[in-house]
Order: sequence, then structure tokens, then C-alpha cells
Amino acid sequence: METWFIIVVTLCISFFLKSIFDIIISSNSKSKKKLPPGPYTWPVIGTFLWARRGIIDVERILVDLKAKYGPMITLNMGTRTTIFVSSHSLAYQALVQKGSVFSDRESVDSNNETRVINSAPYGSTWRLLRRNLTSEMLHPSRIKSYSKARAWVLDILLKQLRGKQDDSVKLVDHFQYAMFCLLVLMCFGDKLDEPQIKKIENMLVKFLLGLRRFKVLAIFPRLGKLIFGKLWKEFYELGQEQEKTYLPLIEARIKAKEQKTEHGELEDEFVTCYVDTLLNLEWPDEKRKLNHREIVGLCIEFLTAATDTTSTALQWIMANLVKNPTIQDKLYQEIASVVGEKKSESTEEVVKEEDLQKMPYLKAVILEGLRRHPPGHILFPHKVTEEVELNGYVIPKNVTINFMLADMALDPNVWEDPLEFKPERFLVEGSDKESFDITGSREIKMMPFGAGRRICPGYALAMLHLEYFVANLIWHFQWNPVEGYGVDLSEKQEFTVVMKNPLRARICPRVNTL
Ligand code: HEM
Repeated sequence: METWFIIVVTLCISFFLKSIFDIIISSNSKSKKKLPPGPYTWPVIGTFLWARRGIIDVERILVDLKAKYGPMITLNMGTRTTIFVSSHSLAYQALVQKGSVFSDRESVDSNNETRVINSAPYGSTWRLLRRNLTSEMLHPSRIKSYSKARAWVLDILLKQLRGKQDDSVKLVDHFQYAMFCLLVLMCFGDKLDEPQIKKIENMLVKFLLGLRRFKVLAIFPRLGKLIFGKLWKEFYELGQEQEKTYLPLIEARIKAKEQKTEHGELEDEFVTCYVDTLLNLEWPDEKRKLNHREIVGLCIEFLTAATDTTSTALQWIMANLVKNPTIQDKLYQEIASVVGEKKSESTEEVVKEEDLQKMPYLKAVILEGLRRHPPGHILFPHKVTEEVELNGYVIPKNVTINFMLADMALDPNVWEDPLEFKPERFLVEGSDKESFDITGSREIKMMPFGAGRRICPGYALAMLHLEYFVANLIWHFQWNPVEGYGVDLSEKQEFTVVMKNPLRARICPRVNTL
């Protein structure tokens, strides 16, 4: 009896909220145009049901719904209306041609305490933080200044792999650790020891894995604290732990810089790190520098955005090379021909960064990996700055728009044999050159890094990391499947979409006699 009562009351509240919500949406809309079509979802109940589903689940449902409703679908997810776009040309119109309108984000924090690039609304805070990252950290000259750091990390990775040549090695753990070594150095400017890096890695992985559960706290921020007290406590404690770890690193950096400046010139080794750039930054409206908590938030964003995405992509690419020995062999031949040419000049047998430009097939392998297995399947949610029309439908200011990038990358109208791993598709016909515009500025065929004003600012760095590590992993080892344990390309949603059964491979050091 009690349960029935609760269900009936919930349905009534749901229905009431839905009606109110529909009225608000339609009265806010200035034009007579309609929202894109979509199935009916109950408010409140719908919110919880959708929040419990993973992205892969939602994606599957949407791919089915596409046949009925077309490339733009509206889902009423309880208190929020969400539009999903799965067409390349509509994504291009929205993100590139109408980029100034489609580049807003949902404000996740009403107190405006968390100021990070990804969740900043399209405006001055976003512009300041994004410009700082792109011009101070991701400028080609700064990226180049970290080449010694990349060589240091490559050495760590190769040593780890040489020492663990049994079949049971979970390779992604090594890829992830390597990315953390590199990005922690770029962030805090100090080579930390293994236990410190592992601590940061574990903390961040715990946070990322918890994100799906923590999502519910953001749906009803005030109520969430009361209803999900235990979850809130876990979230809060994790935040405290991160602050406790990062604050001393920031303070150590300030001290180290002061001491070096006191003793004259900063050393060659002293490459500007992300924390240095943030310490120099000032909020123009408030005329004050960033406080240390704000810097911690931006460091967490930097590490989150750059480590998990890249190690996930690296694992998918290596998995496809293990599965396709002919492709692996062709890639090895390309690397051998470039390194072979330089053999007389160099005694070290690593693939150097400057050699990568001469390897179009390598780039094609990386692009095919990102097409077939983009680490994120749906872009971070966008919003519009004002009501706008797209494809004859209205997009009101307060709805969320999701772009389904994985679905676009598998569209058989754009990609021949979309499920096949075929790097050749990225080589220009009749030549061995690769020329694909990953930014989508001329046309969008796939967009693993997004497109338009919110495009991933780290795409060039990510491509360099992938090319450098894949080239060296193939140059130093032959990668074979483990007997009785095939390469399984099933997916699983974590922070990114990862391999459900992580890659295991038999790796044999190569004797590179050129
Ligand atoms: C394979 C590696 C990577 C992939 C696949 C990837 C993908 C993406 C995607 C899909 C977005 C959302 C774009 C949008 O909303 O329209 C994004 C945003 C972002 N990425 Fe990446 N990313 C990668 C590596 C990196 C790296 C190395 C960095 C930094 C060093 C970085 C920093 C960011 C930031 C700060 C944003 C937010 C941009 C904004 O809202 O303006 N990412 N990334």
C-alpha cells in the first residue's frame, strides 16, 4: 500500500513538473518552431533512470531512435531537456559556422567557485584560462621544450616493458603511468619520485571512476547533499585529499623558483610549467591573482584532460596493431626506413620527435585509432548563448546539446567499411601522404577532439604523444597476441571509453639491424 502510494505521488509530481517544464520551454522560446522530435520521458523518474545509464547505453538507445526521429533527437531527462546531434553537417553548422552561439557550457557550480576551462561558460573567464593554456603551455615552442621530458618518460616505459615480458602484463597500467610521469612534470615542474606519481595517479583515477556516481550530486546540488549524504562525504573527502597533495607541490614550486631567481639565471632545465603560468595570471575584473585553491582546480583539470584520454587512445591503437600484424609490420617498415636513413648520425636507437613528420603511415594509424575508438563518445555538453535554429528546429537557451562523435565516426555514408581498422583510408589516393584536417575547420568527418571554439586545446600535444610513443613501442618490440587470449575490442565506459578486457600482449624486443 505504502509503495503504491509513493509511486502514485511520484507520478503526479512528475506529471505536474513535466507540464510546468513544457510551458517554461515553450514560453521561453521566441519562435514558433519546435524542438527536435524525440520520445516521451517522465520528469524526476526520467532523471534518475537516465543518470543511472552509462554513455554506451544511452548511445545504443539513441542509435536506434535515430532511425525513427532523424539526426536531431530531444530527450526530456526530467528537469533538463537534452538535444542529441548525430549528423556531420549539422555538427559543422553548429560548432564551426555558428560557433559563437554554440560554445557555451552548463554552469555546474552556481557559486562560481570552480573556475576551470571545461566548465566555464563562454565568456571572459573561459577566454582567459584557455588563452593561458594554449599560448603558455601548448604553444609549439613550449611543447618542444618538453622533448627531454618525453625522452625521460620513454626510457621509463621501455625499461618497465623490458622487465615484464610475461603475458600477464596489463599494458594500460604502464601507458597510464608514463602519461602521469610526463603530465605531472609539465604541471608542477618537478620530477617526482615513483611513490608520489603513483599517489597522484591513484587519487585521480579514483576521482574519475567515481564521476559517474558523483554525477547525481550535480543534478540536484542542494538536495543531493541531503539525500546522498554518504556519497557527498566521499566526494568532499576526495577533494580534500587532492588539495592536501597538490598545495605543497605548488608551494614547493614557488620556493624553488624564488631560490633559483635569487642565485641568478634560471637553469636550462628550468622549463616553465603549468603552475608557473597560473601563478602569473590575474582575474582582470577582480584585479587579483588566482588563489591556490583555484590553481589546484586547474591542475586537476590539466591532469585529468591529458592523461586518461591519451593512455586510453594508446591502448586502443596498440590493441589494433596486435590484432592486425600486417599493419604492424607495415608501420615497422616505415619507421625502419626513416631511422635507417639517419643511422650514421645517431647511435641511440630511439625514434626521435623530428623523425615523426616523415612517417605518414604512422599518422594514419593514429587517426584510424582515434576514429575507430575515440576516448570520448559524446562531446562534453554544449549550450547555446541565445535561442537559435538548427535544421529547422529551435534550440532554446536553456537546453543541453550533445554531439555524438563516435556515431559520426562509424557512419557508413561517410566511411567505407566503418568497423574495419584501415589506416590507408587516411592516405591521399595515389600518394603515401596523409592530409586530414583533425580540427574539422573545413568539414567534419570525425571529431575525436571536438571542433570549433571549444575544440580540445591539447589536440596537437596529444597527437605528438601518441605518435612518439606508438612509433617507439613498435620500433623496440614486436607485439603478438597472447595464445588463447585474443584481442577483444569490447568497450566499457569509465571516464573515457576503455577496453572492457584490457590489452595483454606478448612483447619481444626487436634486434634492429639496419
Ligand atoms: C587523445 C587525447 C585527447 C582527446 C581524445 C581529447 C578530447 C577532448 C574533447 C572531445 C573535448 C571536448 C571538446 C568540446 O566540448 O567541444 C576536449 C576538451 C578539452 N581538452 Fe582534450 N583531449 C585529449 C587530450 C588533451 C590534452 C593533452 C589536454 C591538455 C594538455 C587537453 C585539454 C582539454 C581541455 C582543457 C578541454 C576543455 C576545452 C574547453 O572547454 O574550451 N585534452 N578534449
